[in-house]
Amino acid sequence: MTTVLKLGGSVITDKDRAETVDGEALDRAADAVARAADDLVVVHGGGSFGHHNAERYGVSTTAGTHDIGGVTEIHSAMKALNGLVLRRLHDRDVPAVPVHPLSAASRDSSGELTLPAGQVATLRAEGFVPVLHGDVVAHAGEGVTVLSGDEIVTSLARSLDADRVGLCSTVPGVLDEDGDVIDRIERFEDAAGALGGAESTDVSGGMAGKVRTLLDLPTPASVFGLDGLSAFLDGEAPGTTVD
Ligand SMILES: Nc1ncnc2c1ncn2[C@@H]1O[C@H](COP(=O)(O)OP(=O)(O)OP(=O)(O)O)[C@@H](O)[C@H]1O
Ligand SMILES: C=C(C)CCOP(=O)(O)O
Repeated sequence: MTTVLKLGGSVITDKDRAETVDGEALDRAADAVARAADDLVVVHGGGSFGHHNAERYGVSTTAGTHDIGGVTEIHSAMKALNGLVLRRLHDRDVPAVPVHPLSAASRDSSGELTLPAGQVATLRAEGFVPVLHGDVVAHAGEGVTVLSGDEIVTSLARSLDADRVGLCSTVPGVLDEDGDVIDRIERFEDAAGALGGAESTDVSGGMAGKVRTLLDLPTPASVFGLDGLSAFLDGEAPGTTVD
């Protein structure tokens, strides 16, 4: 049983303070991962790491940079957060191994991502827990662009033929217009009202982007908050199921 779990950057970091983890949240997430029975591949986002560096250099998922200072700064920030995540997992005897997407992934000139996953699959098969992170990646004609944790999750879910996909975010699920958790989303229209409408162009981030890309996956995915993480790792479907 392979599970791909994303720990949202906004969950594990303090979004109001640059390059600061939310220690309590990260401890709770690490505790839950340490108790998980399934084979796990973990991906984390940036939160207060990486995003402001990317903004400073004008780098997004589509607009790139050739500035070596920018490449280094964004990648280093994400590696720093990855190191802090690894440390909390190692403290709990989770055999977590870092996998840095910049060293392996690329986009072609149309933006299509290639993320080799042989090393991830082999590490997992050998009993390790690979831990990937949002990063910058080589992008034909652009230099490097941002690769979000969400894109990594959807790419790995396909290439590893994952059985389960979970996104742990700051919200208990995808919320409807009254702020209640939507149990199940089978079409974008099921949540369009609360996500800004079907014509929304936000495909790279935020909840609308997540729902759109999760709907394209062959595997059902769960979106839940930190309170739902243990239940998800126990095989339940907390929060919203996007199917
Ligand atoms: N209808 C909605 N239901 C739930 N959340 C929504 C909705 N519309 C917008 N959001 C926002 O989407 C956010 C989650 O997206 P975000 O990209 O911050 O997630 P993340 O994966 O936790 O973090 P990161 O992208 O930094 O890794 C929520 O905090 C919420 O503010
Ligand atoms: C380098 C960056 C900014 C990656 C961010 O990953 P995300 O938080 O999952 O969007």
